[in-house]
Amino acid sequence: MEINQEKSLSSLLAEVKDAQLFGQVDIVVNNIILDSRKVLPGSLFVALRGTQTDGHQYIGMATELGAAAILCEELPENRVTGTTYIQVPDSAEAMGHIASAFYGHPSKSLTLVGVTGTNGKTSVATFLFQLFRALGYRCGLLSTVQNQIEDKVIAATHTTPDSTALNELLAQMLAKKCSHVFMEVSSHAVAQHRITGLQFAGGIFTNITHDHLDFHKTFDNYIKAKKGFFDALPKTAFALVNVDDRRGAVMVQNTSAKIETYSLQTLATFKGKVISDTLAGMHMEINLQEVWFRVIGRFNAYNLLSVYGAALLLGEKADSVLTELSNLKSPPGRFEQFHSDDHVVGIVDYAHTPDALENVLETIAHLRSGNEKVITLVGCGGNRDAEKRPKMAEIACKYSNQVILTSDNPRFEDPLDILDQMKKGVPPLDYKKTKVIADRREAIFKAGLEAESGDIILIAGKGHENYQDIKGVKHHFDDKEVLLEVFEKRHSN
Ligand SMILES: CC(=O)N[C@H]1[C@@H](OP(=O)(O)OP(=O)(O)OC[C@H]2O[C@@H](n3ccc(=O)[nH]c3=O)[C@H](O)[C@@H]2O)O[C@H](CO)[C@@H](O)[C@@H]1O[C@H](C)C(=O)N[C@@H](C)C(=O)N[C@H](CCC(=O)O)C(=O)O
Ligand SMILES: Nc1ncnc2c1ncn2[C@@H]1O[C@H](COP(=O)(O)OP(=O)(O)OP(=O)(O)O)[C@@H](O)[C@H]1O
Ligand SMILES: N[C@H](CCC[C@H](N)C(=O)O)C(=O)O
Ligand SMILES: [Mg+2]
Repeated sequence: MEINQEKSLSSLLAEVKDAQLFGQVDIVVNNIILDSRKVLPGSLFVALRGTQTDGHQYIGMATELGAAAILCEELPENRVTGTTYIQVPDSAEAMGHIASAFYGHPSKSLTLVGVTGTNGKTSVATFLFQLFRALGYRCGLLSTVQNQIEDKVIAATHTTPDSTALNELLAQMLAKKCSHVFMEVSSHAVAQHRITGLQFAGGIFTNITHDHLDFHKTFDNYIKAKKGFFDALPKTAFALVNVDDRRGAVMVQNTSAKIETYSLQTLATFKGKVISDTLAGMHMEINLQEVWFRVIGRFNAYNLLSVYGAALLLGEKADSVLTELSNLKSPPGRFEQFHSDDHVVGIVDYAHTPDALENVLETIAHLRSGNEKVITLVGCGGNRDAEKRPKMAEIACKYSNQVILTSDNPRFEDPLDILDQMKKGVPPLDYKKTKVIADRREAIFKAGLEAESGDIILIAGKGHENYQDIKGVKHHFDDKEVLLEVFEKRHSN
């Protein structure tokens, strides 16, 4: 179905506040474009102030390429006759409303649930997607790993796409008769108004710890960004928060939504308890009902509990929800286990924050017998929050018998600089057990060949990613592939 169509400009501006128009309003636009280089005749070009450059600089290019209208915060000195200029206080915010109107407000016809928090968004959104499909609904998913409309997979470029791409995807989901959509809401998305104009049926808060300070600058700003999602929820929605996180209460301080809670530690609407957790599965009690899950790890107990809570808040029955939930598997690259023929365990996990790494290593510490070695391989991304680098190395050392610091998407930084910053977190007593091997393939080979039967190798940070981002080029690289290759080599040796 062709969703992209012409829309009258005036119909798109209905929900945009404080817009001043210069030029004809009685025109049509045929798409919404943020990048001047992609403008086509009839486009509405949105000038956004970015982190690298200012879209206002490219208004001239957009009009030359035939833009019918320009949405901007500041009018250009030379306006072109025949082009309509819409001046607004915040282009990104206005674009949210315009994109939603352009695609016919798809979120209003869907049950849309957003998940925010530092860790667990992909896991919770994916579990909800799988659960509701198993319960018989047609569903859509927007996640870091991939977007999905029922079985159809659409590659994801961001955790949360920009408002135009997002509304286009929602419109496609609606056209494919989806009733429920589960999506991740990143802090960047809230700060940049990627979700403005959407109507949510519910919001879930997982947790908040150190991340993305490169973008938000302070932890307070980071908290405010996440809170912004709950502040904007309507009173028809639910706001489901993890009250074991000390920022849980703050998140919903100013929301109009119906506040509901989940916890493993205190009284809450949805109360869980981990009875046992092994490599084979997790035994939990949820609101006094006992249940076995295939998914393991205490951090996943939180994820499953929030999914259970959201499903009940959406009107599902406890028994059928627990039955279907118990069958679910973790998304790719989330505590994904591999076993060599001689019983070395390899775990590929997307832990790329100090908190996630600590959770995963605590889970391993809890599951291990104590006689085997835990070998942790970890790196930190380039052009991202540098504060987490020494912290992640320190956590790796605290829980492991051997540590290999390696590269993870160096982007435009020198991998050796990143590794030097990580090394600062290694306590002197742990120097001996820590190696630095910048080449990630070599690092996985080293760990995989030196491990002995029973040992556990954690390969952290890249999870499902199938590339190594070096100077803007994504080279194919897949932790699982390399791990399986080395396991095969052990077998043939
Ligand atoms: C830091 C950040 O969020 N960046 C996003 C942002 O880019 P930017 O602010 O740097 O844009 P810019 O390069 O300064 O350009 C400003 C404007 O001028 C326009 N421009 C630029 C050049 C030109 O010739 N013509 C033109 O019109 C650009 O299209 C843009 O609209 O807006 C772009 C368009 O929407 C995004 O693609 C880009 O995501 C980049 C690729 C990115 O890496 N984002 C990451 C940090 C991100 O968003 N991550 C979150 C969270 C991840 C998680 O924790 O799960 C996510 O949701 O994915
Ligand atoms: N509820 C949780 N609490 C803490 N850590 C978690 C939780 N769930 C998952 N993790 C850890 O965090 C990693 C990332 O999980 P997931 O992909 O679900 O998070 P995310 O919030 O989507 O991350 P991103 O910000 O990259 O989108 C997992 O591989 C696991 O190590
Ligand atoms: N959504 C996160 C993912 C980080 C994954 C890690 N492999 C890295 O590249 O730092 C980000 O873009 O910051
Ligand atoms: Mg994610």
